[in-house]
Amino acid sequence: MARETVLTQESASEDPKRDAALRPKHLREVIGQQAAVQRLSIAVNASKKLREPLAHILFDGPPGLGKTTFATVLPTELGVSIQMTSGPALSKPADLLPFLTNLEEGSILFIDEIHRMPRVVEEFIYPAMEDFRIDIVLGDGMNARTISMNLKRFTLIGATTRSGMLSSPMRDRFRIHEHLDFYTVPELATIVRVNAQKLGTQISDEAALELAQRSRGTPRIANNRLYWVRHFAASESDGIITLPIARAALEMAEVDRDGLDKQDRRYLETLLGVFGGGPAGVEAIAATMNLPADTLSDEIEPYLLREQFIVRSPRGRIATPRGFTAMGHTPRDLSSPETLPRLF
Ligand SMILES: Nc1ncnc2c1ncn2[C@@H]1O[C@H](COP(=O)(O)OP(=O)(O)OP(=O)(O)O)[C@@H](O)[C@H]1O
Repeated sequence: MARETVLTQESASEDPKRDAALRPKHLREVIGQQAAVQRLSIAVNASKKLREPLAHILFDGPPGLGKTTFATVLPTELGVSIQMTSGPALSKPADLLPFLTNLEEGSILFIDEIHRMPRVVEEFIYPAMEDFRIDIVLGDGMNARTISMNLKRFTLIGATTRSGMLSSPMRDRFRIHEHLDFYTVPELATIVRVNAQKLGTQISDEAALELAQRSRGTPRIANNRLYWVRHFAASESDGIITLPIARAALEMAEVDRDGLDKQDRRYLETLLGVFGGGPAGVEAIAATMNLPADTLSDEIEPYLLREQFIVRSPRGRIATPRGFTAMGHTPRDLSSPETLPRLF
């Protein structure tokens, strides 16, 4: 994943090859996200029966929830090839040309972080998405002329952590939008068990559940925790992941009972310790933590918001009573007439 922002340790893929090894290969192997799986199965069947390319698809959601997984499963289902690139790698229209000219009939072009593609590239891709055609300008000034080139019919799959940053003409050109949300604990426990089996490691059901509870609702984090606990079990015991082994390994990795990791706790400590629990703007929190604001809003905050450790207000982020107690602080008295006007 070519990101320029600093990724939090656990949401970043530590090893892309490792991610690929654990990735489901078929839609039926995808765990959770069942509504999306059903809709995509219908789109795949229709595409096969009608002999039409799959409609362009946009996946959005926080990192590590399976956007790349879905993008790589679909070509397998359709029996077509896939080319992969990312928004930051496409700085000018010419960067897209090799991908567009290599397309095969019905094949897939996957653009990760599509919101980071410059507007000029976006505009270049519109006719490709609509009419399978691109307009290339040759020469400049008085001598400039445009030639049109037909392309093979293809499917564009875009992935973004920030669908709000896509221009609406771009968003509207995707006929299927799938928003991926955090996974439930039982879904993550199944992912942990399936992946432990793929790695040839024995894990008890209770240990799989413990890992799931401490994985911030995110399969990629569950995988990272599984790798760590597996190494811990091999080094400190007989290689079998039992509940005590899982707990000891997670304690050592400083992952707490709520699944919060070092970076989450640093965020909450900053909000509580420096800003008195808020409200504080994301830019101010980011500057204090010495991290890009994008990292906070894309990777740290979605889980803290969903689990109600923090809330967003028009004046900035505010720690909830749960956020205060998770960090060992006494919650503020929200009914106090002095606190309320300060908060909202
Ligand atoms: N629905 C799922 N079922 C089973 N495993 C999954 C699922 N979603 C993700 N995973 C596991 O999590 C790993 C990370 O997922 P993936 O790389 O697809 O996330 P992503 O949303 O594309 O992240 P990013 O946006 O950071 O690239 C995969 O290698 C796979 O092992």
